[in-house]
Amino acid sequence: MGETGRLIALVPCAGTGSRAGAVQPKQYQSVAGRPLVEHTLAALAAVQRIGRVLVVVAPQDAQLSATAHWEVARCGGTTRAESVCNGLQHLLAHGAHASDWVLVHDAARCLVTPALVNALIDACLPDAVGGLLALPLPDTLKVARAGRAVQTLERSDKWLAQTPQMFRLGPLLSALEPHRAAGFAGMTDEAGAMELAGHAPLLVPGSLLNLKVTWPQDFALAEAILKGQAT
Ligand SMILES: Nc1ccn([C@@H]2O[C@H](COP(=O)(O)OP(=O)(O)OP(=O)(O)O)[C@@H](O)[C@H]2O)c(=O)n1
Ligand SMILES: C[C@](O)(CO)[C@H](O)COP(=O)(O)O
Repeated sequence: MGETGRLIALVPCAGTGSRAGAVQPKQYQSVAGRPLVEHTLAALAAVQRIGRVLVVVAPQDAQLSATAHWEVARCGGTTRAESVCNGLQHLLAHGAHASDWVLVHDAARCLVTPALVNALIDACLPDAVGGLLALPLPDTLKVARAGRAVQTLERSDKWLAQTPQMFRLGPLLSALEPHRAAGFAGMTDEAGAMELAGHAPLLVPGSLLNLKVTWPQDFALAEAILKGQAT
């Protein structure tokens, strides 16, 4: 792809899944017959334009090994942003270029489809900045105090961020790295770092089904959707 930059997927997979209440990190919990992260990686592997997949796991994590379809880097950090930033550094040190496009995708979003990833790529490749899958808010948005609604917010300009989030490696690393000293406080996604660096990422419509397994009940939901997709 030369000047236009290659496409690389970076999968942060070093979380503990504290909200999911499972006995092991949620990305390794069995869902529809295989570890959750393997569904994620199978979807990314089916996107022909992605030439390389790097999974970032925790330093002591021996649960995931490299295959012909993905590499593993044991450089996960204490926050998602640190894991991503370390993964970007790893890529730069191992053959990637600053001009390459990186699609950062949560291991925990195992319901992503090749069609969604391709839609993001199609929208972002011609763009100077890059962007993310996201959804307009389907519900009324409340401000809460002590368990009571105290205000209803205008929601027409609010979107729910999903992943993948697609940016060029160099600008993304430059946007994230300055936040390392502060422990990446408030850096919950790549687009947020790009916004603070003065960019306006493209919002590309995602899907309600591209949920992030976060809470205990999400495992059953993900399993039902995966089984539905298989039929
Ligand atoms: N230090 C971390 C924290 C999170 N992640 C990854 O980032 C993705 C999204 O994060 P989240 O859903 O918050 O995962 P956890 O941090 O594992 O969950 P929790 O916040 O409930 O502990 C997951 O694939 C997770 O493995 C990571 O690579 N490194
Ligand atoms: C990146 C993300 O998936 C966008 O919605 C999300 O922010 C990551 O999860 P967290 O719970 O905010 O860590």
